[in-house]
Amino acid sequence: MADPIRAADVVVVGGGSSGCVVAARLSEDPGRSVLLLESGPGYRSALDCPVLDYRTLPVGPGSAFAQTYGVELAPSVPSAMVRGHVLGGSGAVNGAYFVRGTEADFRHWPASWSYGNVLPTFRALERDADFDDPRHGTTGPMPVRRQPAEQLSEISAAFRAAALGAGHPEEPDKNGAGTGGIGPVPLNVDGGRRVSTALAYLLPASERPNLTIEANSDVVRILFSGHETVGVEVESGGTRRTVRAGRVVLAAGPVETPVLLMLSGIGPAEHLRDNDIDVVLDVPGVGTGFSDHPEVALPYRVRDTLRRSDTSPVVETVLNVDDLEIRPYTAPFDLLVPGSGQPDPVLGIGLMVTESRGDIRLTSGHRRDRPRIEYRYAQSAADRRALREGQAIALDLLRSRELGPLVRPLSVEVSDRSVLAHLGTSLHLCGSCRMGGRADAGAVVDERCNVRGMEGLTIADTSVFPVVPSRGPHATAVMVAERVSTFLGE
Ligand SMILES: Cc1cc2nc3c(=O)[nH]c(=O)nc-3n(C[C@H](O)[C@H](O)[C@H](O)COP(=O)(O)OP(=O)(O)OC[C@H]3O[C@@H](n4cnc5c(N)ncnc54)[C@H](O)[C@@H]3O)c2cc1C
Repeated sequence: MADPIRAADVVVVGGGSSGCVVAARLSEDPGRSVLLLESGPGYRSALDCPVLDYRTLPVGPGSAFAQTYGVELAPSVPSAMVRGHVLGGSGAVNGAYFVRGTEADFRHWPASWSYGNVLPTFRALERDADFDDPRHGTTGPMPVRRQPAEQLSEISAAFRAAALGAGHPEEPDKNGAGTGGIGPVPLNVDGGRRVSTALAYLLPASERPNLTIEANSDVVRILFSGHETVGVEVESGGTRRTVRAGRVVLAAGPVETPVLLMLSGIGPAEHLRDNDIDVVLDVPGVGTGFSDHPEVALPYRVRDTLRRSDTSPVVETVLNVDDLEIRPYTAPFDLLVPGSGQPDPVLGIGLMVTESRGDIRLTSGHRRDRPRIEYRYAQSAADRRALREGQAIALDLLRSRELGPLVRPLSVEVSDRSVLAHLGTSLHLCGSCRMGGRADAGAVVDERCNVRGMEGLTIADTSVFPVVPSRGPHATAVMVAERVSTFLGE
């Protein structure tokens, strides 16, 4: 085996949804050497990829492709949260729901990220099989398709009929104007496989002589000389080595990116000192003020049996109403996430625009110790009201003329108590190192995603989102990675 590489022009930390895009795009220039370091397992081709089945989420107990974190969703509501830990990252183990952030979402981003400015990138990254119009692309790396109505699982078809019966509008294209309603989920599925950015971007580039991909390689520290980034320290196969780099692009995801920054001396100074870490740069925004989507489950029993289509993904049709997204999962979580211990099917009630903001903090200065993650869900009266409204809408749908004969709700309570009892998270954590202008004291990166106050350090993952979009973040993560790659190539 060749000696592991010890220097590269660019080191990309994390081969997840964003990192695979950045490594592939930056290595298009044959004069630039790129090293991608992924701490999870890898594979050399789609044939070897162990996570192709888009009908399940391979993140249950003992999964080799996920990392689990203990979290606090709300005071006295402990829970667990997972992240993908495999080439392709969370996008390799997710629900394959591939919906863009809406026009309204980008009003919360710096002006250079307005919807008008990001739309060309959304178009260029996709290969939409269903729509060919000025909003859509048909030649990009990421395949997008929707489940045809005749192939829907029985629960999805009945849910759709119930939503239409209740007067909700139809929304045939969730990547369109973002007006809301009931409609099919755009899916990054092709040929019966979940197509992560590892498959769509990275593997096709993997033969380039200037691109090196190392899996099972955990970056433990970023190295600096003063305020200049000079490389990383990486652990693989039980040994540590230093890799020198002109630029480091952090794409370790919204949990590990801020953790790695803090362990390397960039973060809230007092917190770093409390953990015996030498401060390189005091950046209060690192790990501070992240957002995600609280999700309340409404469990139900099926009166007889309901057919799940052979081609049904985890969720294939959703209802967006105001700030809520109601999801009829196509099977009980015990089937979707083997070993999850949740035998009853549920409607998921996601609050897609939320006032809750959480923090990620170290519990020690050691890489092996997991961080403390506090979400502070359902703390504002407005969020609690919205979640209760979601419960009421979902309950009405379960009791409707279309769904009522098929299912029986297991919880009929609409209350704050019931919200907390059934509280979960959509696993859409974003904004733990957010971008913003100079006037924003909580911003970590500038509009080009370079860490303020440091040379040669860029973040390209969902950490930099100013706030979680009102749709799942995966499509937006790919867009951000594409744009950051363009900035770095200029
Ligand atoms: C189970 C699950 C289901 C989801 N379903 C959906 C969905 O259907 N639709 C949707 O829009 N969103 C979904 N999401 C969210 C979405 O997948 C993520 O927001 C997105 O993939 C995040 O991309 P990222 O690049 O920020 O991070 P990730 O894709 O998580 O990538 C981070 C990568 O960095 C690696 N890494 C971490 N630390 C280090 C280190 N120190 N050294 C080297 N490598 C490191 C990790 O192993 C990982 O591969 C889901 C998430 C999960 C976990």
